Amino acid sequence: MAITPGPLLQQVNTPADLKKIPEDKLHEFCDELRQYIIDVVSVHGGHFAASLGVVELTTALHYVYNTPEDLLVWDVGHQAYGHKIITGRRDRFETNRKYNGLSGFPKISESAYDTFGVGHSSTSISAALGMAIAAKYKGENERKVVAVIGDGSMTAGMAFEAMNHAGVSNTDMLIILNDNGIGIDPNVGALKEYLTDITTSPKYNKFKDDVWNALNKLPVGKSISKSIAHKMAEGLKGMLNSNSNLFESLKLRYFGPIDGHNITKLVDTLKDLKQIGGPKILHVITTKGKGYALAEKDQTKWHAPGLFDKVTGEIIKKTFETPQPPKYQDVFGKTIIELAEKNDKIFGITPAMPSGSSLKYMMEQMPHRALDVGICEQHAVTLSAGMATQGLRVFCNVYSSFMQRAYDQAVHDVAIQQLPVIFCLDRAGLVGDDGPTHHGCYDIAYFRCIPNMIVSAPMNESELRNLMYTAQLEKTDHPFVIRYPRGEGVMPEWRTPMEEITIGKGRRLKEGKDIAILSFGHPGNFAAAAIRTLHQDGIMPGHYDLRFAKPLDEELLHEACRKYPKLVTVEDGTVTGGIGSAVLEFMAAHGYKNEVRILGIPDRIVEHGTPRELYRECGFDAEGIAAAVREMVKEKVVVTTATFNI
Ligand SMILES: Cc1ncc(C[n+]2csc(CCOP(=O)(O)OP(=O)(O)O)c2C)c(N)n1
Ligand SMILES: CC(=O)[C@@H](O)[C@H](O)COP(=O)(O)O
Ligand SMILES: [Mg+2]
Repeated sequence: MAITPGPLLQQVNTPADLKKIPEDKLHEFCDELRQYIIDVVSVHGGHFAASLGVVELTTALHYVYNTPEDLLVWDVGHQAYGHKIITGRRDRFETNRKYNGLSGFPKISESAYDTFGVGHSSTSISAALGMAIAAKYKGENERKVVAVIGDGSMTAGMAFEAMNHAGVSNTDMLIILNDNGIGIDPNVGALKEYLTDITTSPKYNKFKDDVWNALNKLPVGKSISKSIAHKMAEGLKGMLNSNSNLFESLKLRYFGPIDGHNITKLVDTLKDLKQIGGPKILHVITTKGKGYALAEKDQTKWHAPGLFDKVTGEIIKKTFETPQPPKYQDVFGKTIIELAEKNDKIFGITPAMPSGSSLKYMMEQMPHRALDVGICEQHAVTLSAGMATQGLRVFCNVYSSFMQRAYDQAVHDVAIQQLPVIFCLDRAGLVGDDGPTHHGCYDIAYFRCIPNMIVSAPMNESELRNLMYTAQLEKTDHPFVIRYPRGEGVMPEWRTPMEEITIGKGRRLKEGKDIAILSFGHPGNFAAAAIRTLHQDGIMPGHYDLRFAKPLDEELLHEACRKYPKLVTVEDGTVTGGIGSAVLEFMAAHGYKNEVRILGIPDRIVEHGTPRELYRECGFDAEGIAAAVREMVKEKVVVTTATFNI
């Protein structure tokens, strides 16, 4: 049964409807919007606390600005649920992040109100500035452009590159800094401290109060005139010593900080700022999780809590009678500690994902040897490279899709100098409901082509541990990539003794006849499940776990090519440039003419859904692999009732 919104929200399908609500009723509207987000996310899942924190800001923006003619750009977009609900998507909001449903992030193809597709952080200022420059060029003088960026996302180099440009751009744009004092995990770094300082400093607060007192002296109900606004802006500038304010130093007019949950103040402020030209920044203070007490208290847990009972706050977890396999990231998080206890050169680095990557365990236990450096993947990689020059063994753990940001650093700062940085690429493959911005599809292809790199993928927990063990050995003198997917592996008893793996050596898992499956990483388990079913139909594929995309196990490939006329490769990366391509390159180099089918992520954007739905769509789940094998051996398809147990 569809979730019923409150009476005011029921009347609002578009920002035009919102504008019909009297200003003194907006706080009621905000309460209803917040409640609706709680109601829907508790039963359908998704990002939670961030959207609750910007309910008032979202409402005020659509109330004051003329969207979609005025352009609103959200950073990351995990906080844009209120925006989606207000902009014509309430009736589909219960499909959020589901297969064929709404995207969990703003997406140009989904709505005219989504001016820019997001998911990765810190792009909003650049994109908004691009739009503002285009508007100016086209003479669209009435068009306003607003970027909304969080304090965590503001720490990335990209945001600073954009502000550096915006400050001298002479464009009319507003940056809203949504400062809730946290990212997914507690924010780190000097910017965080700076923002705390300017928020709590008596000097700033006096300044702020003076400004608002001045505003309040204006005749009630009248918006300020351009000349007053201009004077005020000049006044504000004068009151601030520009050198003492980071943003003013970058030539952005700085306003705030203001209370981001006071809808009246937000509306008034935005109305005023609309009249002030030039590049400017409004510092808004909000509480992540606002309005849901548990989320306010434990903001990391409630960033994206999964399904929960909205009354008790109990997070709903599946229960099992038998021990379940751990998540790969937990195996990483616990294994790095085990290794670091024996090797004092080991360090762990994460760019802003200590909980997601499970490096948090090491950060708690060995705080001087495990660092969160904030949202700055490029810095994380070059920092690791610098540490490696001094003999440290750094496990730089970056989600596969976020590593795309640091490609040049991986090439220029690590590979060319042959520094033995260990890249643990978490969330490799299809991540599921975060969708295309977060799928880790490309890393096999983009790392495989770099000289000096070792590129590996474990098929299970024990393999992950062995690869981590091998990577940190003194004699391993190359950059070493270990990629593994989001979620559980396959081994409930995962704490196996660690042993060295010979670099570039795969494994023969099963002898067969006529056809062999060559898998890379976790999808090897799908292949194993397919083989179990195929056996019931009398088809006996061989199975190799390649383990390394670089260097390839040529001995093993010679064996497979000689023994099996037909080969199927399986990977959870792009078929273009991935391990299947590597096998074809090997075959071409050695004159093999085997029939080959490459299964993996096709050469198109794969949307969101559960991993299982997406594996199926891409044709490399167990059924897909079995079907491909059957087709290749030209057996009549025998439909079995076997279930695939992976
Ligand atoms: C390039 C990149 N790195 C990491 C992430 C993961 N991530 C998503 S939201 C987030 C925290 C963002 O903090 P902030 O901008 O303050 O937003 P808040 O959640 O507090 O609203 C992080 C680290 C990402 N989306 N993109
Ligand atoms: C918005 C964002 O980038 C993160 O919140 C991301 O969704 C986290 O993904 P995991 O749940 O896989 O850690
Ligand atoms: Mg934040």
